[in-house]
Amino acid sequence: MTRVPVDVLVRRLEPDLPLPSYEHPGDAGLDLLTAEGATLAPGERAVLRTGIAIALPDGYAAFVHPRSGLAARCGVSLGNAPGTVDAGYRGEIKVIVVNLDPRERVVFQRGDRIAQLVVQQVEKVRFHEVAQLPGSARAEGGFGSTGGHAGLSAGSGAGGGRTGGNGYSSVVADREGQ
Ligand SMILES: O=c1ccn([C@H]2C[C@H](O)[C@@H](COP(=O)(O)OP(=O)(O)OP(=O)(O)O)O2)c(=O)[nH]1
Repeated sequence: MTRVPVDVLVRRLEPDLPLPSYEHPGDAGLDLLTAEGATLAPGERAVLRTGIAIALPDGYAAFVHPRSGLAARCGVSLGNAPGTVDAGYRGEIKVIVVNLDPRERVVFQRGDRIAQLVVQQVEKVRFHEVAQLPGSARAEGGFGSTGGHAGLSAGSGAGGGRTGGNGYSSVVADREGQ
């Protein structure tokens, strides 16, 4: 069954760049282009403008996903994958690209396809606080509880806590709005 596309208002902030489009029928994501060039050293990240702003209908959100080819060939991912574009956001969509390759730099030119935008319906929830949740087969078994790999050893899995890197300081900064 062919579904009717959802109408989305779009502003083109860079008139010479084409609008994002689906490469093939059946693709889930519209390719996003960068409006600016950038060179990323190994481990470096950048926030790149896409030259578009959209107004999604209420009840929808758009998710900025990495492109698999860029990830496989160049080690390019997104710092916040997937990025969430709220229905109420009217600013320019930006992409937080990160070069995860340990050795090679990555060069982006204006107009390159750097990510893909997946538009989805999203539900709003209303919380009902309870003392006990209904039972389930998984119960409280968190990630790794069905057996996994050696890396999921005691102290680094479902119990939470630090799993490395600089997580602590950056979370404090976010809490303080920095
Ligand atoms: O990859 C992304 C992710 C987000 N946004 C825009 C749209 C989104 O509606 C807004 C806020 O994003 P988010 O809520 O993820 O960021 P936050 O750091 O939680 O911001 P805030 O405190 O403003 O909610 O930034 C982008 O342009 N690209």
